[in-house]
Amino acid sequence: ILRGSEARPHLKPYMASLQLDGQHVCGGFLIAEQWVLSAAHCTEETDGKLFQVLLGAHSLTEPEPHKRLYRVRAQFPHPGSNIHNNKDDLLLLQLEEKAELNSDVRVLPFQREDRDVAADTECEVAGWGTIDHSGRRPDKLQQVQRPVISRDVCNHRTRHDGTVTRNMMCTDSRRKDTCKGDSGGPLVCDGVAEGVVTAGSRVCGNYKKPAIYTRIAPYAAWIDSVMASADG
Ligand SMILES: O=C(O)c1[nH]c2ccc(F)cc2c1NC(=O)[C@H]1C[C@@H]1c1ccccc1
Repeated sequence: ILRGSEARPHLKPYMASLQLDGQHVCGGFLIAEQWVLSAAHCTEETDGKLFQVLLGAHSLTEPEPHKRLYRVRAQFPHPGSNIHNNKDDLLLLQLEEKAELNSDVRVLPFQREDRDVAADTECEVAGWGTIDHSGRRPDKLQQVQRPVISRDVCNHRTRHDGTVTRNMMCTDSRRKDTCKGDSGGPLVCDGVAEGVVTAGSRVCGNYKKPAIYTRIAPYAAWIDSVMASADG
């Protein structure tokens, strides 16, 4: 998160850190007791290794009362996701067991109604991604508020030039922005997860390249079917 601020500890109890060998790779969030939603691109350089999921954390390194690392039973990248574009950039992770819910670990509801969030709506995004242009990595969860911009503005020739589909949405990236390592985290508007930070490589903090999120509502049926099929 560029030019954001430290989040109030444990006030975003749905936040997850997807880790490999103890290193944060991407964000994610708890959508059900045994399920985390993130971005498919985050699995690109993991050569088949499964993530571990850190829940209940504010600091990535310090001991905290409800911080716990969960093993992942299975990962389900959306079948339409690919390395060439941001399409269907969603990843479902089934934890090896149900997360223990408490004051620091809680499920975040996601939007099921497929209707665009109005432009200028202020939404919030949080993560342990890079905090400056030298790529510094925070230890504590950061957050930032960003206004939604219309798909038409986001698709302007000088911005993303028509690549933003109906299944995506954008926020203004002038100065304050998401960045590498924030991908997979939720864009929260009025307490509901509306989008997932896309994980395709992108410049951060440049107003010419707004942040792109995968809208969740168009994928509600896919999410429900994967959770139903795998839960048995
Ligand atoms: O965050 C992303 O957009 C993104 N997209 C990817 C695609 C492949 C892939 F193998 C990884 C990623 C990845 N994450 C990262 O590189 C994470 C490792 C870097 C990082 C940044 C800040 C703080 C901690 C760690």
